[in-house]
Amino acid sequence: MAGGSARGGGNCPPLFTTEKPTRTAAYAYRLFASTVLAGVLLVWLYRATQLPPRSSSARARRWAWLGLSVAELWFGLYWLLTLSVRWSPVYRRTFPGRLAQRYQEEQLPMVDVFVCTADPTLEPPMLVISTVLSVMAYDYPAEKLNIYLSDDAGSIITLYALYEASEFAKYWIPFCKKYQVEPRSPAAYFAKISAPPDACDRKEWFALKELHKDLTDRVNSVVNSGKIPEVSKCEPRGFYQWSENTSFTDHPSMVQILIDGNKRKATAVDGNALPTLVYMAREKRPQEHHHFKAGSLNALIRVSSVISNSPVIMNVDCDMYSNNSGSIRDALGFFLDEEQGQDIAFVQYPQNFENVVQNDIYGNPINIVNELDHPCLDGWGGMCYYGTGCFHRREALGGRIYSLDYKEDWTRVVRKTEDVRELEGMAESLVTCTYEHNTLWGIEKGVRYGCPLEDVITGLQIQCRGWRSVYHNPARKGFLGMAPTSLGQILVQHKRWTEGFLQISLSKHSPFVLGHRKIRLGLQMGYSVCGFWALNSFPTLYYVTIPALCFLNGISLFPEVSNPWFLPFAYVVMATYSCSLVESLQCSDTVVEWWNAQRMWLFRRITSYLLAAIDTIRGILGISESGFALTAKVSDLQALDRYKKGMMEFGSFSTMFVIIAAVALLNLTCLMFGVARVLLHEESTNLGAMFLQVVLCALTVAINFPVYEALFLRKDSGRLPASVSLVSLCIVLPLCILPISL
Ligand SMILES: O=c1ccn([C@@H]2O[C@H](COP(=O)(O)OP(=O)(O)O[C@H]3O[C@H](CO)[C@@H](O)[C@H](O)[C@H]3O)[C@@H](O)[C@H]2O)c(=O)[nH]1
Ligand SMILES: [Mn+2]
Repeated sequence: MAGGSARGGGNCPPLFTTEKPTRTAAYAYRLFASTVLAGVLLVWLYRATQLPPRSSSARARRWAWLGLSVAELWFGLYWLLTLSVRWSPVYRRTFPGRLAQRYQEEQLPMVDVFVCTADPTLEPPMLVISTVLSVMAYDYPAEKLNIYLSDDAGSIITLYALYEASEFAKYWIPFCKKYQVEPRSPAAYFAKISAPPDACDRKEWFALKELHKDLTDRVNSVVNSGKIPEVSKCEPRGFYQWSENTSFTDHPSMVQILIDGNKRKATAVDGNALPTLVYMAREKRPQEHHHFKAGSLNALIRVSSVISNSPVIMNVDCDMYSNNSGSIRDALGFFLDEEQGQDIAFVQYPQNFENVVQNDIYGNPINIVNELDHPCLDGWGGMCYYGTGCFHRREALGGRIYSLDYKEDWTRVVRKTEDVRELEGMAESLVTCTYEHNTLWGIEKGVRYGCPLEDVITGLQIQCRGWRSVYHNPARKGFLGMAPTSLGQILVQHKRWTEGFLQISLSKHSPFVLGHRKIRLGLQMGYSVCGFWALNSFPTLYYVTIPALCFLNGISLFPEVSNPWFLPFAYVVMATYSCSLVESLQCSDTVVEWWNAQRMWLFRRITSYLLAAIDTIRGILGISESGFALTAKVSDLQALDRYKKGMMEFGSFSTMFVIIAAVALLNLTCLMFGVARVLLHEESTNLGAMFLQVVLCALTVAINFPVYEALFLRKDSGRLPASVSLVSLCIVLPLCILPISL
């Protein structure tokens, strides 16, 4: 590392620094990239100059060739885009010690934390309150901390669980602070640590563990029975507000201040203050669009504006607990730095997953993205907003345009009234269904509506208003979330993201249109790497089907090994794949993880990306509207067991699985019959003539091994169902039997 950012004048040291890789490393990478570029150009040249002539005998070959040329043109262009996320990474480091020296505790800004949940069945209340407790226990003055839970289901069970959490917090928070506990999600802590650490008082530790077990049992029994106990303790007014006919999709707005940090009686067992804790369910009516998570975040922004109105807002998904109690002070290092912090709108932490196992079959660890891609976006001045694990400046999120003369007032406090009931009523009136009608909410204010990637488009919009954002990836992970662990869920999740990205890229909010002259070219390209995920689908599907079919029919599409044109093909493939493997290993992935990630990359391209592209086109034509399919956070025990053993989870019929099975079967058939044909009817040297096609086909077969297993060998309920095999066979057989005329 070299070149920590310089700091002019003043004698106070910076609250954060920015480091870049050494120049040698940067130049070496650029040199390597230019050799690959030369290879890509030669491949293009070969396709353009060696096009088979127009003759009736080689019609099929000519068409297949043209298709490949388009695919290779796209891959080359896309690779150029991806250079932007390798070009100039920056790494940030903060100095919480300096922050503490410079700011007294009472000078620190107030912080609002938003947690979103949407469905008590898919997102179990215990999971939600563990996340809430983890953020309540931040190492930060409790009077300055306000936690808001948005419950889109308006479920009394979630409110009950939160009430229980508020009681448990009175013991948990003092315990965390006394013994510097990490992580501060009680569920994660007691799952990780089975015996009291030396520093802890044994009796106290066991008592707390017991208390947590009671809490879990109580909440889970309420979840199972669906009824909250009739205890007089449950005094919060909200419990009586529920009537028989409130439902997930039809309920009034409810705001409940469970702990009012302002009141001195709200104290923990050690007599210290507790953070404010608020439950919110915005009004929902079947006939009114609620805009999914974006809608609840905007509701939270408004509700918090009358209760605490903190200048800093942090938001997490309900399944992503805080794993580092120092994150708030860390993030403040960016905002409060007198010289470099003025224009920082948000500080995004990476997404890390707690539930993934070593050598995860779905390639879930996104180390490369976290350690290479994001630092590069940051290097261009604009890490994207991810929707979770992000600290925002309220003003920027609210729609303010950055200007040089803007000065933040970090110490402002706004509490409209001291009467809690009145405050709740005031807040409720801000989250009715009709409140946003004819306002700029969802357009210019708050989180944007109408896109399945509300977060990314919101972040881009903020950057286009002149703000900057930074990426912070400290050694102790800031947050740990849950990754889906079944293939279907992952593909559906990726479809939502891909669709969102493509919608952004094709709209007037694309980084090139909205960001024109507002953000740097590198950042525009960086956004487009994900922005154009979807467009990889058609060329990839083409690449894993047509060359295989042509091989089966003896049509050669690539230069022979002895042909000099073979070299650029071989070089581009070898160079890019070795580079990707080395990067993975550098980012502490294993070889198996890399290989699994390659498989997922193929699967996503031919399913999620393909369907996302099709749905986006349908959306543009006005045929369909995109939704938000919630990602499940619980999986059944058998499936979980299979996941741990590295078995892919299929199980049910889906179009996506049909495509995967069809591609796998097609390549297997073409490889077997193609090789047999050459060996039986021709000289085996002819295999050399089609070397690259054989390699492509064989690699596709090799990577699809889990699919064959799920088709033919497995007996468990996660295998590919017979219906999928049948439909895919019906697709593959005609393709393989029909002779393609030479
Ligand atoms: O109508 C809704 C739908 C979702 N959510 C919440 O949104 C969060 C994310 O939903 P999840 O089903 O977990 O989706 P993921 O695919 O895991 O979410 C990723 O992708 C989303 C964008 O597609 C981002 O908003 C998320 O932050 C990011 O983690 C959860 O806390 C939900 O409770 C709501 O509050 N209301
Ligand atoms: Mn999630």
